[in-house]
Amino acid sequence: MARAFLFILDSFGIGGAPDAPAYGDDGSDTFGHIAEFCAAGAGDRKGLRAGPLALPNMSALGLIAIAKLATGRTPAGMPIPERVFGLHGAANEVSHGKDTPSGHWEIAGTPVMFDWGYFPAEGEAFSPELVEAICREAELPGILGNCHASGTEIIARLGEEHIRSGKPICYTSSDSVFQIAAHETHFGLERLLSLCQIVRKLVDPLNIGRVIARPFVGETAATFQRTGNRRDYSVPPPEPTLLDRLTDAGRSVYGVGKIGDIFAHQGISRVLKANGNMALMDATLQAMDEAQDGDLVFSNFVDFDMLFGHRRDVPGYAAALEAFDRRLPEVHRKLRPGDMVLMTADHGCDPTWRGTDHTRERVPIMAFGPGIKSRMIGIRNTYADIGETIAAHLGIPAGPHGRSFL
Ligand SMILES: O=P(O)(O)O[C@H]1O[C@H](CO)[C@@H](O)[C@H]1O
Ligand SMILES: [Mn+2]
Ligand SMILES: [Mn+2]
Repeated sequence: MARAFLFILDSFGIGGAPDAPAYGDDGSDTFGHIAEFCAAGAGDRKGLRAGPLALPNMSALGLIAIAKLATGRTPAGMPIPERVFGLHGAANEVSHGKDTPSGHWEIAGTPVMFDWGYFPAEGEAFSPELVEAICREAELPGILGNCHASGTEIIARLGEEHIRSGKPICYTSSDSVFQIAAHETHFGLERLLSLCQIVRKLVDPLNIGRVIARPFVGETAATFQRTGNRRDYSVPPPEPTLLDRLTDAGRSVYGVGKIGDIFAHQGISRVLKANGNMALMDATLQAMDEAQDGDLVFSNFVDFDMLFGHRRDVPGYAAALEAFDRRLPEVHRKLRPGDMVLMTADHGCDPTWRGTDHTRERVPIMAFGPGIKSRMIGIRNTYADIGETIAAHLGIPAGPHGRSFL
């Protein structure tokens, strides 16, 4: 039994999803394209990183073999390790959506088999009735945006008008999201969070997955910056997840980073928040010290997606992967007999792809620990196999979706 540590490298897809064409993502491959760009010198940035992608620890945990399995191609410029440790393979997503909650819930044993509501891609994203209800209930003079947008571009474009007018910036993406950007001091952080709660209720009938607060600071288009005070208001998962099953059995679930928000705080015993992948890793290591036998530490590393995937920043994504990889020996040193670490991802966000949205991809699975032998587990039909593997490892009854690969 011992403990389980589940790490989500947010958006670290490995390509090859059989249903990618249905999402307009045929050929997307987050890992493969980053490796290819780095090998060709297109992943260099002065003062940040240079050369082929170097992920020695994840490579030793099977990442190269996994990519070959998922796409038929070996990632460019990356040495094939002599030996591979741990369980390794890939998984397809069955959920209807390539968003963060769908991916995480399926990983936790609960695929999303219903269709989320989405806002239209053309014209105004939000109906006049919805906008009118928001303005009335939140006492606002109006809203700005009302379109599909990239969060950093839209605050650069509309941030100054927002400060002048007091109208929040409302936008969406190809995900089931209603996002609200507002200035932390001119508009007020607390006021933004209350506004999100009002909008959460108003979009419930539309089946919208998340309302997201996107606070920012700065005074001009050139200096606006989003802060770490982002908050996601998610609908609760449709069925009890692995997290509920564990807490119902008296175990502790540590949610590091966005995990609490993603599960609408259901089945979470302790929340550890931190800003940035390195601080999230520090919080994870702290939770590893505190976790008892039978507990789960569940961490989301959001920078890959938020700072680099959506921003289509290959050198940034590559550097973040390399920095994460360098910290894995610290994780290894925290392990006790019987522990298991499992690393995976929730969807892709190929930084070389068109647009700024997620990409439908397979995800890698790398599991290791003192008692875990080296074995290829193939391509799993659902991410739910990951949650069921953790359930089996922690000795709780199997759930209705997915099968353990232990
Ligand atoms: O462009 P930003 O604001 O980062 O938005 C991104 O973040 C949202 C939530 O993860 C996604 O749906 C995507 O649109
Ligand atoms: Mn995600
Ligand atoms: Mn994202």
